[in-house]
Amino acid sequence: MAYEVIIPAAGQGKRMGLGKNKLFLELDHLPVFIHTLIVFENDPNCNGIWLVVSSDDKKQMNELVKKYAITKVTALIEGGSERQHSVYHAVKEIPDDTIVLVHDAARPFIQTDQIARLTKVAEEIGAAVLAVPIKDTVKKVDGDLVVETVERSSLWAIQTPQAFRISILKDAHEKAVVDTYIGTDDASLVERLGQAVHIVEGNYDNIKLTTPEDLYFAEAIVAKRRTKN
Ligand SMILES: Nc1ccn([C@@H]2O[C@H](COP(=O)(O)OP(=O)(O)OP(=O)(O)O)[C@@H](O)[C@H]2O)c(=O)n1
Ligand SMILES: C[C@](O)(CO)[C@H](O)COP(=O)(O)O
Repeated sequence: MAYEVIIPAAGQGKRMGLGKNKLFLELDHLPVFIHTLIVFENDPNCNGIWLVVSSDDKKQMNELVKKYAITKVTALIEGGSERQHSVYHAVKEIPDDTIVLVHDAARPFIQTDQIARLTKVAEEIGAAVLAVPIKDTVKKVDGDLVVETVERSSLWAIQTPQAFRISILKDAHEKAVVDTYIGTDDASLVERLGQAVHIVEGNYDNIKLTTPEDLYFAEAIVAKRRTKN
């Protein structure tokens, strides 16, 4: 199933603590966000990449996109103050009658078999997200006191890509603007429409590089995949 992909890359990487965008960090001699873009560049089902960048990073990101010949980048879109705003700036540009994926640039370990399973469900149902079952016990807390232990069997850690019929995603973002609602993922906006969102089980190594500790895991994944190739 052919699709377009929005890659939000306009964050500041504050929790990584580098003083610069974490997406320029090099993993196995390539910037993090280039690893992510290469997956979609090499996927024959990907018809276009919409890269969302901050004004500060635009020149450097554009140079790197050209250096690594990411030819499917359709446009560099100006980011916003929140991830949701960045995504919406791109959503407005996507052609109708398309399946659109939204995938964090900070998740470089996505693989095409997972993308294929996800887009198939989104084509059939309208909305789908990659996710993995939670492994830790989760509790609601008030201050430093436990309020409630949440039943774990129904809890999933939601990842990206998240895949949608573009009409559904456009409606969801437009409603969020009207309601001044900010969600932490795109699926939460789609859920607010009353649209069913399907879970597609992914892999635990589809991590988001957020804090320095994530880099240890990232190096291990790179090493594991290098031995497999
Ligand atoms: N205003 C924003 C915020 C985030 N992102 C992107 O959304 C993805 C997930 O966001 P996150 O991991 O939180 O990245 P940052 O916002 O950069 O991290 P931090 O919150 O630590 O600053 C990243 O690829 C990030 O570049 C974006 O495009 N626009
Ligand atoms: C979209 C996401 O990656 C799903 O897990 C996550 O919500 C992004 O959160 P962030 O704080 O914007 O990184």
